[in-house]
Amino acid sequence: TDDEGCQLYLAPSQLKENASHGFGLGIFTGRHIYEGELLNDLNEIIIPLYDSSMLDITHPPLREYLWPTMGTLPELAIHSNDRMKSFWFAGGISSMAPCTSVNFNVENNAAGEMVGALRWNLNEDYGVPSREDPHAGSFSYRHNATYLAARDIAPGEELIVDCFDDNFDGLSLTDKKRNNMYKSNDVSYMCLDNVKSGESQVPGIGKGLLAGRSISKEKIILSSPVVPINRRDLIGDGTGKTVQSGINNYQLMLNYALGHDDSDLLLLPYGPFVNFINHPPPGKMANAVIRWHPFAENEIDVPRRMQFHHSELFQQYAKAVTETHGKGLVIDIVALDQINADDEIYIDYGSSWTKAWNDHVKRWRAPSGASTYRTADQWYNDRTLNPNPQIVRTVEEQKTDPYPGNLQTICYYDSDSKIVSVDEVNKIIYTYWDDDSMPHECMRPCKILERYPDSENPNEFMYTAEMLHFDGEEKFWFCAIREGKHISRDVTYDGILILDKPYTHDMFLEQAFRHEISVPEGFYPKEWMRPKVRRKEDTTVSRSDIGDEFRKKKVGEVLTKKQKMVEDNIKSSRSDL
Ligand SMILES: C[S@@+](CC[C@H](N)C(=O)[O-])C[C@H]1O[C@@H](n2cnc3c(N)ncnc32)[C@H](O)[C@@H]1O
Repeated sequence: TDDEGCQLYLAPSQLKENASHGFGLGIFTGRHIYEGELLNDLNEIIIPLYDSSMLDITHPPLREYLWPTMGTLPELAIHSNDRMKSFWFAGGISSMAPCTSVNFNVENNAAGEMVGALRWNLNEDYGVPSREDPHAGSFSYRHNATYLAARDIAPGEELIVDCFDDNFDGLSLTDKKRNNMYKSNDVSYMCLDNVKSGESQVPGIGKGLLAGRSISKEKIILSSPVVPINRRDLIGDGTGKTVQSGINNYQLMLNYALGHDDSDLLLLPYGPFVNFINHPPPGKMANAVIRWHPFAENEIDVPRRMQFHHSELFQQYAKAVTETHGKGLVIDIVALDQINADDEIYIDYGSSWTKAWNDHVKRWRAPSGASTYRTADQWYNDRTLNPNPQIVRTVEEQKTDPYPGNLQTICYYDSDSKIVSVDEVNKIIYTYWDDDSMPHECMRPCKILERYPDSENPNEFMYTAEMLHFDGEEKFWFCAIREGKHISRDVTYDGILILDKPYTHDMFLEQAFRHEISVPEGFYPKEWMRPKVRRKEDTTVSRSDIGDEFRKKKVGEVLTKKQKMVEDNIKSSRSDL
């Protein structure tokens, strides 16, 4: 019957049995999805992680949930030529669906049709806070990690995402595995139909989680697996070093993590919708609470890597937990009251968070120039500031009609561009810009020297641009270009972006709010607290070494074919496989 059914649910993935496919739960559809459908209801928040060295040094579980920034957050990708250190994370499909480049059924929409957006890369939300507002830079301005159905997807099928690289087929799908229909009486099946994301009912705080229908008290609203993170990994570059002086020393990702003042273990929820949940505004009470998902009796029937409640983690110390891959601890968001359709769902972020927020608001001083400051996206989409969005200004025009000082022009430019001629004396390399190899894999700052009508399409312009070198550009980087001046003709409008200069976006503001969401009292076991907080008698608890197969391996041991490709700087993709 209808109420037995579920349109979207989590269940133990049947594709992750094999070690190379990740761990734990998958996302399943209970309805028929048609080829080409934009899964817009599954929009997710794009959460950046920038200049993160820790990922090179250790192989923390978080790494398995990160994607490269090139197509999605180009303003991070052009920080330096070391863009392999910047990533984005999103809950839902981006984190939970296994990936393959052959048998996938959904594909990332980053470069696709952005609803209402003129340009795919410029798609921050409308109504992001002003730089004068204490909310500035405290949450992600991008909520559009969306996917398109690459083929018809039948009820009971698990979502499998396109890896982005050309020849990785990790999955050997067999038809008998494709039918995992929802079972309402089984706690390892978690229905996600109760909720939808939308504008928060609290002004200025971005998006929120709304009830899609009425939910009765004590009912599970939503379930989500969590990935453990060492707190240190979200500070500076993850090795304790400041990324750049004068910018925030805490990654924005911290605001999306769960934690406890006395613990260095953070938990980042990565299921669909869960990152949208806000704290109630003054005068309102939380109508939901975080709890651990109950253990399913029948879990013992599935392989350990597909289980989601490894109770031995509760007996390990925080550090061991942060190094533990693949044991998907699962949380539930449970209704504390009757909730009506369209009500916003709030959890109490805790007294430590509330104090930090109130102190932040009291202390808040907007940076200078805040009243007129616009991010690249805000500027681009404001017709009073940018009346001709289809035209890029040349350097000559910029002398009288400059772009705001925080913006720069960026060009896509692959190192194999077609060389037309070389002026050996003046060391100038002339090339034709290559439009055929979209999507381009490399980009760099550029100067727009000239604009002229496209001979084949007189309504559009083409550009001559000088491609600039990065400071200290690495010679053996796959986007490296040879020394000298590179002047490229016939660059199209799609080849040029106007982006925020490095470290200027609100997310880098030194005074932007940073604090993790505090878990309810008693939610973290004592073992997860810092040693001085643990009481003596508790430290004698003997910790089990069951689960050693999930322990962190040394870098090198864990390099799968997929990771190797990423390491090799080949057009990359999610690195968990
Ligand atoms: C997990 S995110 C919630 C989703 C967020 N609204 C978004 O659109 O991405 C947590 C952040 O949301 C903002 N936030 C949530 N509840 C808030 C509240 N009651 N007052 C102020 N800011 C809040 C803060 O910036 C906080 O760090």
